Amino acid sequence: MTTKQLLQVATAVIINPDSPEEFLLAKRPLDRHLGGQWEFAGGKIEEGEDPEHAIVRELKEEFDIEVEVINKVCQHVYHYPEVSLDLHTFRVKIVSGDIKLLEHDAAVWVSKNEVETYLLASSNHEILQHI
Ligand SMILES: Nc1nc2c([nH]c(=O)n2[C@H]2C[C@H](O)[C@@H](COP(=O)(O)OP(=O)(O)OP(=O)(O)O)O2)c(=O)[nH]1
Repeated sequence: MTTKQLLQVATAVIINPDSPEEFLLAKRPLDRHLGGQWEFAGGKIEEGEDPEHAIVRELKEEFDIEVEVINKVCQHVYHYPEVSLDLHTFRVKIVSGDIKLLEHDAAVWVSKNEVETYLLASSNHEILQHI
């Protein structure tokens, strides 16, 4: 029997600077795992990396923005058939830069009520309970 890897992932609830009840959803490219689904931006935590550092790094890479972590929203484990994830989610605010889509197909600001109109990665439903 093989033991499935538990992948460490950092994700962000990015607050809309112009409308603080809204946050960012980003659409994963079609050729990636969960392609075409909407996510909280972020990515894999590197070996030995602090999760807060990882989310700051990922958002710079994905959108060319500088962010500051406001607080930790939650941490939860989610099992897909192909991979298990340990998701660390942070609420962040943008301190500089305008969002450029360097790795995603699209991004939208949504309020919690609007999220259900997007096909969200199933691991992310737990996060919604904490926003
Ligand atoms: N970034 C992100 N990944 C998520 C979310 N929900 C969810 O199940 N995932 C999954 C998709 C991937 O299997 C894994 C994160 O991988 P990723 O592809 O975003 O990571 P990465 O940017 O470091 O990509 P890579 O180029 O190193 O492969 O977590 C989410 O809200 N945000």
